[in-house]
Amino acid sequence: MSSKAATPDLPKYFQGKWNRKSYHVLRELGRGANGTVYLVSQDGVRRAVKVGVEGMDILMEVNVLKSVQQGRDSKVGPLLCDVDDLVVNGKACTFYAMEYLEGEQLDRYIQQAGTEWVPVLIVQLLARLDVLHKHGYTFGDLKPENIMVSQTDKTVRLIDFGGVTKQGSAVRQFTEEYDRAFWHAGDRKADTGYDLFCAAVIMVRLTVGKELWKSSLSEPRHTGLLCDIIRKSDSLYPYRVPLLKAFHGKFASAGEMRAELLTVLRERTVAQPRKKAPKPGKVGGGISGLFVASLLLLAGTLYYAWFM
Ligand SMILES: Nc1ncnc2c1ncn2[C@@H]1O[C@H](COP(=O)(O)OP(=O)(O)OP(=O)(O)O)[C@@H](O)[C@H]1O
Repeated sequence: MSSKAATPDLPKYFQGKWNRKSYHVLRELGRGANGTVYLVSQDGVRRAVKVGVEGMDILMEVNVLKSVQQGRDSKVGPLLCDVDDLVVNGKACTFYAMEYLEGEQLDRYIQQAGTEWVPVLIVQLLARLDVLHKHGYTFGDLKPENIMVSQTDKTVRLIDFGGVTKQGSAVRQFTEEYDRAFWHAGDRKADTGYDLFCAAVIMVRLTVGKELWKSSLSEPRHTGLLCDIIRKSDSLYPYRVPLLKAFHGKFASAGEMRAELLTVLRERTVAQPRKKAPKPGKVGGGISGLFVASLLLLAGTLYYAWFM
């Protein structure tokens, strides 16, 4: 989406008007509807700074970030570090500095790590959404580009809170590909089901890959197309019940959808290694090896899904 009002480019060095913190601009990270994001250095620490000319839009993002980062909820998005004003080329701007999340966008991460990580990371994503929903917000513009997998601990974090909307209002920003209304599966009212619909479409899209995704779709969009993809995919078929429930708005919360996906994930993680039955004669060592491997795999997967 294009900027509502062009944000002027930040100078190489700048200082906040009220808090007087100094920033060294390293490079631009991206431009969006609400402003521009820069990678900066502040006292030698790398941060991301989002600056915009519409102070209210920036402050709305700040309020959401503040409310979701208390206590154990701190992993929803980047931690907020500073909020301030500055004047660039005579134009008043508002900015906030946040933790710089080093990592990969969800789609790029899956391309590298493999599609078996999709359900694990969607389960984590649903934990983040559950926190956001409990604070009365809908994320809105949920798409792989707005989901980061951090390099250090492989946790999922949301970025770009520009589309976050108070529940009950009309969604502020959306992307057609994941938008419930575009798929003729409901309206654009900000509610829990809106985000869960997006999450389910993301899961399908990431599992089947870009080419198959594009070739399977036709206009007008309807959820029957998604069901066809799921039916034909060995990786998605086991998750058909929670996915269909998400398409039809049958979950009361992200936590509920997460629990159902996790049940299937757990069953599959335990079941998969057993399929590779050892050859006769190697029974003893084979079984104990596979048993240990399946336990390790289960422990690893569930650790990421549950705790991260
Ligand atoms: N905290 C962060 N850490 C690392 N990279 C970030 C961070 N925040 C944003 N980015 C990067 O900056 C880019 C632009 O972010 P931004 O939040 O402005 O998205 P946008 O779609 O351009 O925003 P909007 O349309 O809501 O104004 C993102 O795609 C992401 O790569």
